[in-house]
Amino acid sequence: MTTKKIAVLAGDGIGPEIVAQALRVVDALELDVTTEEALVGGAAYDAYGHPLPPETLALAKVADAVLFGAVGDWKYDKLERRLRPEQAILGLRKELGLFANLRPAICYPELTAASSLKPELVAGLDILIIRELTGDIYFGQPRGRRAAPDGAFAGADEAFDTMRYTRPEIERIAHVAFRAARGRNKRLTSVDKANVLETFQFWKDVVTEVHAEYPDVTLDHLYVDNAAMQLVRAPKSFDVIVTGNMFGDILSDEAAMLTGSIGMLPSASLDSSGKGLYEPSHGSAPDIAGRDVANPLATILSLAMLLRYSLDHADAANRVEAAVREVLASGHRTADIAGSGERAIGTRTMGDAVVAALGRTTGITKA
Ligand SMILES: NC(=O)C1=CN([C@@H]2O[C@H](COP(=O)(O)OP(=O)(O)OC[C@H]3O[C@@H](n4cnc5c(N)ncnc54)[C@H](O)[C@@H]3O)[C@@H](O)[C@H]2O)C=CC1
Ligand SMILES: CC(C)CC(=O)C(=O)O
Ligand SMILES: [Mg+2]
Repeated sequence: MTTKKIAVLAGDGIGPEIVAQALRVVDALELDVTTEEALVGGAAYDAYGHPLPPETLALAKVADAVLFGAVGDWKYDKLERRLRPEQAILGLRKELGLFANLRPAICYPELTAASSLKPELVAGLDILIIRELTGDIYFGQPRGRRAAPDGAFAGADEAFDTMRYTRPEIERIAHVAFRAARGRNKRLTSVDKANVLETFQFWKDVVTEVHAEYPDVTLDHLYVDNAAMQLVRAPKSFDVIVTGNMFGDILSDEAAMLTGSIGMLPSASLDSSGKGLYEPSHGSAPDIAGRDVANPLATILSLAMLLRYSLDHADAANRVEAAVREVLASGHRTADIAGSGERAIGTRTMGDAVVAALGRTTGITKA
């Protein structure tokens, strides 16, 4: 077997702190895997004048998988858009063809009290949000600023973006979602805004057509406003959710709080061949950066997804997930998931706990 390479792009804010803990887990696993780091986001802009330098993109392309921290900081918000740190993650998704973003929202039993919902609403929660990641209004052209060409405010300054999806883009994400649902509880909810937006009437029509190939999966449709409400009313009514780029971005942050914290929500962004980029669902959290308080578990759980989906190391992935469950069961809590009266530990101490627990886990059974 050839040695696999992980490209490590830690990025900005808490990115380097949380990725450092995931790298300690990689070391502790003693796999036949190498890692290579590169700058991305604001850190790359500072060093090279671009958030996604060619060297970083080339490393991401040649590696078997990418482990990503987060990018962004308020100090870059005045840069022209193409130079802003966020363009790095958007560029990587587009350049690597990472159209399928899997965001599992699992409420670990020990964290039911950390959720902002009543424990009975989230106990046992295990839903999967599948977000289309390379289309929609985040990438649609044209976009820009101009003088409004018509309407009541003709001539006034305006800004505009374009929401669009092609049939193949919807079909391929629908297939990913139906296949995922087939491997779980066979229920898929497609979230749209078909009552208002042509793009999402088309989305709904195409998902309904693809459903014909998956008669064993139950499909229903929700408008995104209702979906946002149902997620906090009865989150366990969902199994798999599939939706567009922007709605998935918003709904997955909402779902994070069902699990206790945004610091618990991992993600995998996959192409059609199994190559992937793995990152926590959260951002660079500049408000807590450099203070050793960020929760590294979403990043460590993203590493587990990397091991499972891109490196074919299911046993190692199971070990990492079992170690995370063990540290939670033994009461380790960063500040974001610590209840009143519970002592909060730092980012690095949480990493210590996971590495120690790893020594006690096996990959034989999924805990
Ligand atoms: N994939 C990426 O690189 C992403 C980058 N961003 C960027 O991150 C920057 C900050 O964006 P925000 O909207 O504040 O979102 P954010 O997700 O960075 O932070 C939102 C809130 O959650 C907290 N938080 C986030 N991760 C945490 C963790 N691991 N442990 C404990 N608390 C955590 C933060 O302290 C903050 O209060 C912006 O520049 C934004 O564009 C945002 C989302 C994704
Ligand atoms: C730059 C943003 C689109 C990143 C984000 O919010 C996300 O991927 O969840
Ligand atoms: Mg987001």
